[in-house]
Amino acid sequence: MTCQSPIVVALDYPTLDAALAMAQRLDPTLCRVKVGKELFTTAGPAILDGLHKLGFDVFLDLKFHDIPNTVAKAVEVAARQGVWMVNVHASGGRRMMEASANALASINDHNTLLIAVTVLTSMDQSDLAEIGLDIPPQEQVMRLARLAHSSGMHGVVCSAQEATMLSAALGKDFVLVTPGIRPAGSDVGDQKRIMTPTEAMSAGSHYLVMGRPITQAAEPIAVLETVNRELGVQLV
Ligand SMILES: O=c1ccn([C@@H]2O[C@H](COP(=O)(O)O)[C@@H](O)[C@H]2O)c(=O)[nH]1
Repeated sequence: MTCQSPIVVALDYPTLDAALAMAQRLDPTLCRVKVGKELFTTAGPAILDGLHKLGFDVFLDLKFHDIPNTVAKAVEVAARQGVWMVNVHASGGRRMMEASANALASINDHNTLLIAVTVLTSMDQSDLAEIGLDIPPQEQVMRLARLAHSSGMHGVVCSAQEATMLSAALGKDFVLVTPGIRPAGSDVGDQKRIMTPTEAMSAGSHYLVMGRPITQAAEPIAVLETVNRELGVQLV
């Protein structure tokens, strides 16, 4: 059954067993899941098989950034493993993104979404200034999102704070995946550009990435149900 919820739970765990134990406490009709660098480095492709067997759509969040050939091959291998979504860094440039999009298009029957990271949600203007970009994050996000759009990406990773601006400029079908989601009152941690789930959806986000507010809760499924209910998602 297709998941109706926009929530993607970040399974940031140090072992395959810990990640699968959390996944078993969730429900594939109430969320998708995300495998990032920590989990994939420890568990490898076996974690993708395990999560697929449990019925989850999987976002492989490895944020590829390398020369065009290397990234295109990595994207192709990810798609062949049946992931629902995979990503690259938009700052890798047009040729890298176009090569990735072409690699994906060359696979028969693929329907993997290919998106590009703009500016990490953990960064604000002072962080950008330190890497030589003394401009507001929104300006850099817009520049990279336009580049991603014209390079054949299905969408971008950005903060929900930029969602309204991006859907006005690039259209409502351009997929906006937004981490840095924090229900009111929850711990912000290392995130800088945040929004609540309801604000993010109103701003035009398509998918909300939530890690610690769900995985570190005493009852992760209760948080998931509450947020879905607040967003008006039909609970089966
Ligand atoms: O700009 C970005 C890109 C990716 N992430 C990832 O999303 C989750 C967020 O987890 P929380 O615990 O909800 O902060 C995490 O896996 C990041 O690697 C991001 O936060 N920002």
